[in-house]
Amino acid sequence: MDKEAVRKRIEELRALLHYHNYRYYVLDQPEISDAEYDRMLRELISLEQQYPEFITPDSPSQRVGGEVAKEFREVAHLKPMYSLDNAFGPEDLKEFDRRVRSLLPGQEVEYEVELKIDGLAISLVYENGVLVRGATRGNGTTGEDITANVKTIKAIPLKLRNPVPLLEVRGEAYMPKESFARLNEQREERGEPLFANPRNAAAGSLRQLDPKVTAERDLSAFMYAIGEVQGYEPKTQAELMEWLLELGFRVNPYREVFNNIDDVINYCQSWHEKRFSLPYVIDGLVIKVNSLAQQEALGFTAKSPRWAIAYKFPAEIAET
Ligand SMILES: NC(=O)c1cnc(N)c2cc(Br)sc12
Repeated sequence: MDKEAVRKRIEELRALLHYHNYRYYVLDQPEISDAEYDRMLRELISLEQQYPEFITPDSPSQRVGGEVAKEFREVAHLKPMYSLDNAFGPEDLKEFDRRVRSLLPGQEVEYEVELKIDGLAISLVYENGVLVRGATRGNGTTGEDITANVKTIKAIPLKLRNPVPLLEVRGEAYMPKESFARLNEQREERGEPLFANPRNAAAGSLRQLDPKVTAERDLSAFMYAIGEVQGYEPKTQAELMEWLLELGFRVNPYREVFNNIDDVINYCQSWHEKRFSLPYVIDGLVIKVNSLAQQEALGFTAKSPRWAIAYKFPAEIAET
């Protein structure tokens, strides 16, 4: 193949590999076998080795970087990452609702309710649709640069399906329960210390200086909020989540909108038992005022949004 033909074939393989990665890791609906995917990836890598000048950071071949970092660089979030106040039962949720409605006199209020994933909060920055940075939450204002490590998470797109000029998106990286059990079995066999829970295992796996270790840890992610954004103005939280899905992000499917706090309470309580059947750990639910204009009007206290609250499950009765 001449150079131009190789360049075209590289572009074609990249588009195919991005698409099939999306089908498998984001939609969980693969269309081809792993063997076929791996064959295409091997062809891409060999063509890029012939012409390294064609390699781009968003190429599927660039998911697992080579070098081991010496330490993590500190980076500033484009917009601070918030933390949530907690509600420990129905009364706290009713108090939250009363406060929201007292600050929005005479207005209809809808709540969007999502699952609270028990992992490690991450923030991703995309420029013109290409992933350029990944960071931990840190103190909310600055975090650790873990770009090389987040690129190994297949549920995180290296390139968006329709690019916007600038997007900072937040979510939770987590380790599925089964991967956690397998990892601890391996560590037990090797006489290594076990991880206490999937959240610690995810945090330990993401804060690895060697991305090849992260790549082996079978991490996944759900995205659920945006920070800085240029080129899009969502009206509601529900619409924002649909938009993230269209861009190619993995978004948790359990999302409901209610127009009264009693339905929110019933929905939260319905998850006390259901959560144990999920393939990942959740430590509650997140209730957000659905209208982004109302979120804007409600604003933030020193550290938390007035327009959102985390409903925490009652402490699990320790298995006797
Ligand atoms: N769905 C959500 O908004 C969500 C899910 N899982 C989490 N661990 C968190 C944390 C914050 Br802060 S929001 C949120």
